[in-house]
Amino acid sequence: MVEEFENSFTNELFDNVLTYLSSKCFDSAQILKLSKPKSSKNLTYTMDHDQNFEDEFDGIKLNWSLHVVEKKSSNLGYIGLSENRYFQLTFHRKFKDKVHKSYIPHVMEIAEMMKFKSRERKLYTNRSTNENGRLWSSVPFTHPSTFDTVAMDPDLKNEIKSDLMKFVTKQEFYSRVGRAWKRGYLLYGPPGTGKTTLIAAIANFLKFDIYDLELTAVRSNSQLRKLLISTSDKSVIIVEDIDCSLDLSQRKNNNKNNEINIEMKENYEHHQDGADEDYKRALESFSSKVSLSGVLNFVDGLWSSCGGERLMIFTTNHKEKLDQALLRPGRMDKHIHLSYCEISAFKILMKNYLGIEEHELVREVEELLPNVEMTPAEIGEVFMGCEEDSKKGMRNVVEEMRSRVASTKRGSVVNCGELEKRE
Ligand SMILES: Nc1ncnc2c1ncn2[C@@H]1O[C@H](COP(=O)(O)OP(=O)(O)OP(=O)(O)O)[C@@H](O)[C@H]1O
Repeated sequence: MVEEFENSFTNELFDNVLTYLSSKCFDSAQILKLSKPKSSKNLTYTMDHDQNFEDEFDGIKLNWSLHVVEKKSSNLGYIGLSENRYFQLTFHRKFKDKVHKSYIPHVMEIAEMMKFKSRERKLYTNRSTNENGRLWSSVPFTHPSTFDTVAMDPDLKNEIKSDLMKFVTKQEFYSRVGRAWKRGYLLYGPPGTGKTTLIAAIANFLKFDIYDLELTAVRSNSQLRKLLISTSDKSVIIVEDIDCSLDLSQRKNNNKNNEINIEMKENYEHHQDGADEDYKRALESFSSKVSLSGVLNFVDGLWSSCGGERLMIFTTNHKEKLDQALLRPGRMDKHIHLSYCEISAFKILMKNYLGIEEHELVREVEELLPNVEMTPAEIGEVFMGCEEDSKKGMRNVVEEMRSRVASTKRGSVVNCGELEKRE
């Protein structure tokens, strides 16, 4: 005895079933046709008319089939033929309730998840002024960084991955304990240690869009709030170099800052050629009307809880410059220190750039690394161009490290000499 479930599928539901079945192709021996419609860049799955597709859910055997019926239609007196496509789902009658209440929602959930994962992701910015009045403009996000390519301590990497997984799968927990479904990370460490690279890997891991917030381009706290509420769910909002973007070391702009502001503005008259970009940026930060309290509210105020899951990531080279209020849990829940290269990170770079996992010089590298402050960016630069010649890559990196150690030693001798002279 079977129950047949036919539905006048809307296009979206029809697509969802097809997407779901295509996901099943991977773990069953069944095949759907892969085709590329003229109008689309993407490959899509299609099913042949009257083809069957077996599925199993919680011990229930189900059968999907696609049917096409031709219908006569008349339009302005002309009679034509149109196609009506529908899926038929066949299963044992006794499972009717379970299929309707659990299986169909399961199919839709899997399909939505697959569509979410395969969509083109976006990198948004508020930097460029937008003629359409939009707060964010975007480009496709295609950064290739993944957790496999980021050179960092494997334990820290796993800790971050499991923290992210807990975050995205615990919506119910967040609502039970009365917390907004968001999480804040602070990435800190010297330039070139992989803060931006890690952000890209996180966004790729979660399949989230990125909103790159440039605070110096925000005119007021209320504009900051507007920017926040126009971000979408499942996104990473990043503020890079937070210490350079605003004067966040003090809660209130005191008189001293105002004096500096005026003085900088006066000096700026002499820098109008734009040659001194750093100076211009610093001035913009003083002129920005976004206050620390605006940023604190942005991260953990009532408005920050609107919508679905959001990850906020701030980066800085100088954690010590940041106000404690910004660093507290609830705002920055996890502080991640990225530092100079250690041997585990070095081995990842060696594998990624040179394609090797072991080398006779690794032992020497291990001895040299604690005595040189080399960032993953610098090591990557030495390895560049040596993909075809791993020996050369290793020789170059060891030479570079040796010369740094030697110059550090020379430096300390000179300093001692200077001290002696002064005495
Ligand atoms: N941990 C790392 N793993 C892999 N590549 C890295 C890492 N750190 C740096 N790199 C390489 O160095 C370049 C610069 O790194 P990145 O921009 O991520 O550093 P950063 O810490 O954000 O620097 P800054 O503080 O100046 O913004 C990257 O393009 C990447 O190729």
